[in-house]
Amino acid sequence: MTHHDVDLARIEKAVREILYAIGEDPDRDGLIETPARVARAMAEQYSGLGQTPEQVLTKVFDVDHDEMVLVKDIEVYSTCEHHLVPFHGLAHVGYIPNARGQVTGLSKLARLVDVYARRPQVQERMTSQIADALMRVLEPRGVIVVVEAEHLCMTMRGVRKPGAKTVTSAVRGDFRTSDKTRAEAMALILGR
Ligand SMILES: Nc1nc2c(ncn2[C@@H]2O[C@H](COP(=O)(O)OP(=O)(O)OP(=O)(O)O)[C@@H](O)[C@H]2O)c(=O)[nH]1
Ligand SMILES: [Zn+2]
Repeated sequence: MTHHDVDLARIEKAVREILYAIGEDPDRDGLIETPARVARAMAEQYSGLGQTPEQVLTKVFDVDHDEMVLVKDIEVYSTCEHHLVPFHGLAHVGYIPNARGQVTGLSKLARLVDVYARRPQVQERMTSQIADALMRVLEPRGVIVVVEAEHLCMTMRGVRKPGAKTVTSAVRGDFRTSDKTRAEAMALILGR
């Protein structure tokens, strides 16, 4: 997987500044390596910025299956772009292959989620970006993406409502036009 050019030195410098600004001593023992660690962690946390869906949705097989494929309970960690704190939860990604029966590797759906999760995000945009990318690359008859997540900016700070879940969905193609198809997918997603 390609790593985009994160400016590690610049992050280190900024983190040192932040430590000063909160009244810490960035040169004390425990913090001396922190700016470099944070830079490496951020390179990973935001690695999706350097990736495209085409890079991860590589394996496309022709199989004799033109009904729903759903991968549910994909663990997702992202970062709220307003506070740069995590939101995390589950993503469910389903699609109906086109008439040629073109499907992708199951793991690629989880990789696709990460392409958009590993960026500064809002949950709504992440959800629709995953759906639109899948529609574009796989040209399926329809896509459904449901994300349920807890936002740390709502639990550890601010309004402080631990347990509050935000649920977002994006439906395209057959899932949008057919109530029955959408209901079938939702029953599979919610049936735990
Ligand atoms: N729609 C949406 N809002 C989000 C998401 N993540 C965080 N937020 C919200 O973004 C809003 C930012 O509100 P502001 O009033 O600008 O910031 P704030 O003063 O820190 O707000 P509080 O969180 O209410 O303390 C908050 O209501 C957050 O809950 C997201 O993924 N989608
Ligand atoms: Zn936030």
